[in-house]
Amino acid sequence: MPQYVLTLSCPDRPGIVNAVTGRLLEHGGNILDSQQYNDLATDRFFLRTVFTAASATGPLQASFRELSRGFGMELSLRDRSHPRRVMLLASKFDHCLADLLYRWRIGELPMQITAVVSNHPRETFRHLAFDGIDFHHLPVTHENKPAQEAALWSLIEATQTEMVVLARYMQVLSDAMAARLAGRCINIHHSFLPGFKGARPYHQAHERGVKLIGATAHFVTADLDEGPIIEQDTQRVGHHDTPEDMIRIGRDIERRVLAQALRYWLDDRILLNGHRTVVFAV
Ligand SMILES: Nc1nc2c(c(=O)[nH]1)N[C@@H](CN(C=O)c1ccc(C(=O)N[C@@H](CCC(=O)O)C(=O)O)cc1)CN2
Repeated sequence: MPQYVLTLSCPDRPGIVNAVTGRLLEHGGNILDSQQYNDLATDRFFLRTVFTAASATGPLQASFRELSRGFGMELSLRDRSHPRRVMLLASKFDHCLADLLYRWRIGELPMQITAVVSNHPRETFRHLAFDGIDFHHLPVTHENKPAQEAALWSLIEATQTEMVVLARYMQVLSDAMAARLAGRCINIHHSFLPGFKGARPYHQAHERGVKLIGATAHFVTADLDEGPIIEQDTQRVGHHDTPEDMIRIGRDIERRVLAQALRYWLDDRILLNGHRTVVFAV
């Protein structure tokens, strides 16, 4: 039986779950998993429900469309057998790109990779197998940035990419590009935000003498390193750790944090809650 995932958020009120489950029952749906959260601070309700049904198109889809209008919902209904279309962007450091490609190759990340894009040439990634995935070299200079971003946007559109992953892509996206990619661009920042924003967080961390370093996966917004946080992790460091040691320790944290964030998104487990996220973890 096909599986579907329903996610929604709306102003909180009594009867939301009843309205959803009643419609599922009416259309032969069977709930496999369901998680909900009520944000008392924003008075907003969040729900993720996985169910089986003969079909979720036609009457059931129409029923949820009518429900979302009545309750003022942001609602998504998706067939879980349809892999999401994801583009991977990287600059010089390839550890996150290599990790995502490996996890995809072994089936851990069920997605269709639409392209790998870099501002560095293919030679930079000569150690990586792209298994027939298109590679696009889009170099960036201060002068050509608008044209480079226009080429990137055309590629995103042409490949019907749903999610852009900045896997250590070290170029700041313009406000216009960040706006176009709102809610569909995830970045891995190599610090435990909000600490040490910017391009050289490990050197900043070393200079500050921290005892923990970390990494943060977040949705990209126009405000650098300020987007809604999806996943974070840390690891202890000591006085003897140099910036180079921190960069080495950080690579592992970045890899696992970015992969986890992408896995959550691929499984419809992330809902935006203003400048924050609700993550229905496993
Ligand atoms: N609009 C946004 N774009 C990007 C974000 C973001 O949050 N919003 N995150 C960055 C990634 N990043 C940190 O995680 C980061 C990347 C680059 C820089 C930076 O200062 N870059 C310099 C150039 C550096 C170089 O060429 O090596 C610049 O763009 O002038 C800071 C933070 C990705 N984009």
